[in-house]
Amino acid sequence: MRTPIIAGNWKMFKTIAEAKAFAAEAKAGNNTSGVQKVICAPFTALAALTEALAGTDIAVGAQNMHFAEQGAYTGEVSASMLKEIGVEYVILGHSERRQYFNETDETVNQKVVAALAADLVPIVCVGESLEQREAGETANVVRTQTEGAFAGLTAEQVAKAIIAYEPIWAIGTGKSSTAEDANETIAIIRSVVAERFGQETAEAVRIQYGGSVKPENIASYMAQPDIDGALVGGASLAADSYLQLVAGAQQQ
Ligand SMILES: O=C(CO)COP(=O)(O)O
Repeated sequence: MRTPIIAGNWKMFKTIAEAKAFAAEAKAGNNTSGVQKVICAPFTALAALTEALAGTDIAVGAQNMHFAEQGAYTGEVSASMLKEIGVEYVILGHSERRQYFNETDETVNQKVVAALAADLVPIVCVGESLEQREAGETANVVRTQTEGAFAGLTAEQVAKAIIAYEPIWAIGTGKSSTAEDANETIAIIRSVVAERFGQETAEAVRIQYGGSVKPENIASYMAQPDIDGALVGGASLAADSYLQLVAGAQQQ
């Protein structure tokens, strides 16, 4: 049995004060067990958030990092810097980073290697655009992205990672994928992991769905056999909504 994981991706939202207010509310209402909880916040709020959530089962994640350990990379942050302030997860290869910041399968791969070396859990995002879906390329796109992200890794390393399948057309649009369609693509991703890293790894790796997930639809995704949780943008910004998502993931 894979433990479900609900990760919030705050994107470029929340000041330190707002993050602390969320943490206080989430701590007070956090009474769900059996679900892994992660909040991925902007860099500036990470230290305050790890401090505010210390002693709880809500972990903190970043939304990006550089692959080098240190160096002349103005504006960048390394895995060990995140680790030092108590961060445990890092989102890598989100479609917004691929689209606006030139993230490629190669840089995602370098970042996955660096994250694992620093003992951070990478949440690796894959997913097709509307154009690619309509052209029937979904399976090829997620295959290439998955193979690219994990190139050169061992089965043991891959088993530690989380994959998030986020169809780009479903992100922030209110147009979520049907649970059945999401499960079908996630099953393809799992079969790619099986081909490359073996059946045992494919059965161990957690694969989330992301794209307009809300408290009202979380249960339908969690009811699918291959969906192990969700990576949630908008509906993770309010503590009560985030906790409802977590509760929805526990029901199954
Ligand atoms: O991009 C996402 C999470 O990484 C999804 O965002 P929404 O949940 O706001 O659609």
